[in-house]
Amino acid sequence: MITLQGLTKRYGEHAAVDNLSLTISAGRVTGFLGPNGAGKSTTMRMIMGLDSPSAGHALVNGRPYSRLSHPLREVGALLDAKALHPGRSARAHLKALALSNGIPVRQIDEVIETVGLTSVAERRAGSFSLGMSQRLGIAAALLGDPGIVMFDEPVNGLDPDGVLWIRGLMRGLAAEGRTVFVSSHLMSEMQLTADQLVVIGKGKLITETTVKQLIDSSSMNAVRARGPETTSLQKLQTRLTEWQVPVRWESANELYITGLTVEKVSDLAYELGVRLHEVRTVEASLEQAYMELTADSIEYGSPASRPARATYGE
Ligand SMILES: Nc1ncnc2c1ncn2[C@@H]1O[C@H](COP(=O)(O)OP(=O)(O)OP(=O)(O)O)[C@@H](O)[C@H]1O
Repeated sequence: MITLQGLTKRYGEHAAVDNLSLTISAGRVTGFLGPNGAGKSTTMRMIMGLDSPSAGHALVNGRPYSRLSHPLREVGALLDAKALHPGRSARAHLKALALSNGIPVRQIDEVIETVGLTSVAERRAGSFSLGMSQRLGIAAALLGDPGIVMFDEPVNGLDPDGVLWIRGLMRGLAAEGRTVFVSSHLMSEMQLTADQLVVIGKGKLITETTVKQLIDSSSMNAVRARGPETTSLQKLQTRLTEWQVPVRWESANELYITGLTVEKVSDLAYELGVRLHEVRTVEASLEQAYMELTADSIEYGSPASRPARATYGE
């Protein structure tokens, strides 16, 4: 278990992490989300004792990292894949970590195999691609067979096979009862991998929720009504607008209606004589729900990321 209590990190006037209090529990994958600069890496670095908090605490199994007698046996982390001695082989890198943490060296072959680096174990780590370095970083995190693992953007640089593999690995670690805490910007991946989500923005907690709850809360969950005649669909839109039901045009032949059931929309269309070829529910993606939630917390946004909606006959 990881516990954060009023965790704060200031760089001068700027609070990179601002009074963060939460618990990351065992037996599930907790996704750590937030826009660029939100404070995810800084939080993870404080958990691993690499940065000291300006205020508050980050506790691993109830103790600060610096008080753990064999830290790698309690918590393993991939924070910066390139932070290793480039002249050492992958095996030598892991051996140095094992020896300094009282970890049996027999574990080395096991983790090298787990991450798929057996064929290059004697190669200099400095010659590794980003994806190979990520795999080596994950091997280092798993070396002490820890109950807690933390990965900062683990999918970075991995090929599709690697993405699939790490998804299975994280799910498997959680199923074994471990605490898995992972930051990512890839919402499609998080939707498949995470159970719980912690979302931060500008250093502050925005929400602690489940993937399902976050998706359910999105205004992008809708009923899609598709018909052959725009003018006819406009009748439906007019009535819904009178009822103050949020409705938007996705194209000239499609309306997305929020807050009504498929049955209600079908009945209304029938009543108004509106021809429809399709009425079905459309579930928001985690990406859409996340974008809505963090819209006010984006510090380094690009104007093109939010397309304007089409309107027909309003
Ligand atoms: N050593 C440092 N000195 C000054 N400011 C820092 C330092 N490290 C981080 N920051 C600032 O703290 C804030 C949080 O950075 P952090 O790297 O934790 O964000 P992040 O959520 O991991 O972002 P990203 O998704 O872009 O990796 C940023 O504004 C960053 O510029």
